[in-house]
Amino acid sequence: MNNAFGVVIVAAGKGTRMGTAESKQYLPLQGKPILIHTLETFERMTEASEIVLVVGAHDVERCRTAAASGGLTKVRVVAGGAERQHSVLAGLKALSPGIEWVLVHDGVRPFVKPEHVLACWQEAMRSGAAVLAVPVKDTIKVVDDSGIIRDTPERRTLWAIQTPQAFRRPLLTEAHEAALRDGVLGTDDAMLVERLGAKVRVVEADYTNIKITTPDDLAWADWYVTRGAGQE
Ligand SMILES: Nc1ccn([C@@H]2O[C@H](COP(=O)(O)OP(=O)(O)OP(=O)(O)O)[C@@H](O)[C@H]2O)c(=O)n1
Ligand SMILES: C[C@](O)(CO)[C@H](O)COP(=O)(O)O
Repeated sequence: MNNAFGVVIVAAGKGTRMGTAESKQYLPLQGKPILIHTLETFERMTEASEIVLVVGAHDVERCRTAAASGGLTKVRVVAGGAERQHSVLAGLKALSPGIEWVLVHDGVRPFVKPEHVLACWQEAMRSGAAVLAVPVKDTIKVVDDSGIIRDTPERRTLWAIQTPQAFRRPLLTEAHEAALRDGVLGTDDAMLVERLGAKVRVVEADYTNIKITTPDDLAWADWYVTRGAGQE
């Protein structure tokens, strides 16, 4: 089916780096949990035919209730795993059999723009796999354990990778099952697909599609939504 995609939103993390008692995906942003902002973006997109929301096992019931009361009719909620990768695989398994294209997105990236989601999916349909990304602005160094710089990679080759990450569904499932079998843990989905030798293309997005990770990200997110920029 080339006129629609399925979405896996991963939100089963503990938010250790945020350091709050409540996991960061449930913290309020302009009166609404961060995760609800993210879900609403995909719920509104006609091209997104279903959304599998992956949360911690103890959060499944409250998220089902929140999705139903918030009118999120495309959302189905399942339990995730210990690592992000395990949560993605749980989400993939829960997608309907007919879904051919899948977009994996972090629940804590609430500012992704629909036009970038579509651009990512369209590039994946052209080439098989695509991820949103932005060119790195700083000079990046490789530093060893004693704090000595060992290398300065050429900056024009460096991109900061975001989500969504879009794949033909069987390719992503194969990549995740192979990683599980081989005991490999990746920090994103593209890494696992790259391991199979498949090409993944980057699609340039914008710097506002941040992953809310630490308290300074939350302060920026509050400022961004307050000035209305998250809603355009
Ligand atoms: N076992 C896990 C770990 C992470 N995630 C999700 O993956 C996304 C990106 O992960 P990250 O920002 O690292 O979230 P946490 O793991 O919650 O944060 P931390 O590493 O600080 O604990 C988040 O939406 C998070 O909820 C998940 O679904 N399942
Ligand atoms: C998938 C990701 O958001 C791409 O930037 C990122 O790699 C997740 O990493 P984390 O270790 O879960 O923060």
